[in-house]
Amino acid sequence: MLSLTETPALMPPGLGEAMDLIPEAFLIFDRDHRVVAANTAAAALLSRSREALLGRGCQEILHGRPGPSCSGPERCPLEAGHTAGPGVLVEAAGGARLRLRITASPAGWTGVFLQPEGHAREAGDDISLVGHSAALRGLMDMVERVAATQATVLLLGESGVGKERVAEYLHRRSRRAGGALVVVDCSTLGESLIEAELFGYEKGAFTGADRRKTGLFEAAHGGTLFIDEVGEMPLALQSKLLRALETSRIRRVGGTGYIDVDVRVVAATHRDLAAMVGEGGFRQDLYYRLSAFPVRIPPLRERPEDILPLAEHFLRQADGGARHLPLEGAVAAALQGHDYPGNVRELKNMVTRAAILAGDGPLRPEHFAMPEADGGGAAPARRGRLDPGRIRAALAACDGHRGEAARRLGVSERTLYRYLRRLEGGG
Ligand SMILES: Nc1ncnc2c1ncn2[C@@H]1O[C@H](COP(=O)(O)OP(=O)(O)OP(=O)(O)O)[C@@H](O)[C@H]1O
Repeated sequence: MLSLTETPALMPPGLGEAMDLIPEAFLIFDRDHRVVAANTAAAALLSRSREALLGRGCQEILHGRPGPSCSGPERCPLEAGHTAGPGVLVEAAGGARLRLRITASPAGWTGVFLQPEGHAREAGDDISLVGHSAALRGLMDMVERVAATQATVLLLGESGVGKERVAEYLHRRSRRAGGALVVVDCSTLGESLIEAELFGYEKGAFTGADRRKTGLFEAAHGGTLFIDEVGEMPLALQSKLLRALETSRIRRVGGTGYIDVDVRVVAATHRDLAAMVGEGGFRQDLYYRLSAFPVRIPPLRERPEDILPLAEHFLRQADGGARHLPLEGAVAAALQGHDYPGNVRELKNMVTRAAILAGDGPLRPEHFAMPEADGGGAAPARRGRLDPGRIRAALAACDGHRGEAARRLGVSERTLYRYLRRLEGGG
């Protein structure tokens, strides 16, 4: 045990707030492994107030056991001082799995970065942005910078370019990473449903509202709300969204009081919002508010250097696909010869399908040919953009089954649904 004289001096007041400059969850422990400072991200991650963390021992905070500091048989990771590489995995209070990166300082303080591990992510996927084109590197740099702020971000890009993926990347690199990432897609919900989903409702607000429902804004409290296809949001709701963004307060449908929400909004669209403003289809004030920080995600055809790294990444994800790596020769050429109207999603579908077709044999260029494009020919045909003719042909080829038609077209079912809505609306 250390004597009082060996305990480092008290941390200066306000240090916890200053630590908010660090976007990751960060704690400082003293020699007795008690918390002397915590930033807001750490408090959010550990679901306690900053004050409630101060003075608590590592035993309680990092190892999920009652008691002041480590006395058990295991060596405390804080003893080890510096960690290299991926850090140490611990099971903290409430069963949360946390990855710790530890930086010891000579004065006796130990700094610990905390990262949540293993929730709400795709299996085996680390939500990195795969690719090494200059365009993608520039994009990642921009996202890293904006992630550290609270700014509303607008992601612009064609269908399947990775808007949702970038939103998740941004969330995970923000100080909200410990909170939820809540996704809402305006293109698949009708007007009344979007409102009920986003803002929730009180019991009796409308016929069928037989109980109170919490909205997605509330569900994203302390985290990020990703509003996909914000251009499809009806005008009446746009003003409600603007109000929520400006006041950080929402009102449930049928409710009288306001509820404070601490939510960062990331919106996305494949539409030209400025043109929509000109045509009266999108509110100008909301457009300005959302486009405070626009980020364009270039289509895959503008960054062909990313095709092979992405294809290899998807092969690694595909069952047994990794044995086809590295991609070279005719297979690599076939992949690079496509124009990918469905962008990264199309590439992913194509590669996953090819790995299945190859079975136990080697991967060949013809495995990348989609059935409706070439009827089984030797090389993948270059395909055009999604147009009504191609969509109708694909739907006809699979008896109107939308999921199957979307797969054939190399787009998501959501995207196909959107195109159909536009076609039906004559737009
Ligand atoms: N850079 C990337 N690295 C790894 N995977 C990616 C990358 N970009 C996209 N993906 C993957 O490609 C698929 C399509 O991406 P995503 O759903 O994010 O696109 P989107 O632009 O949101 O599409 P939509 O407009 O249809 O909503 C997803 O499975 C996603 O994980």
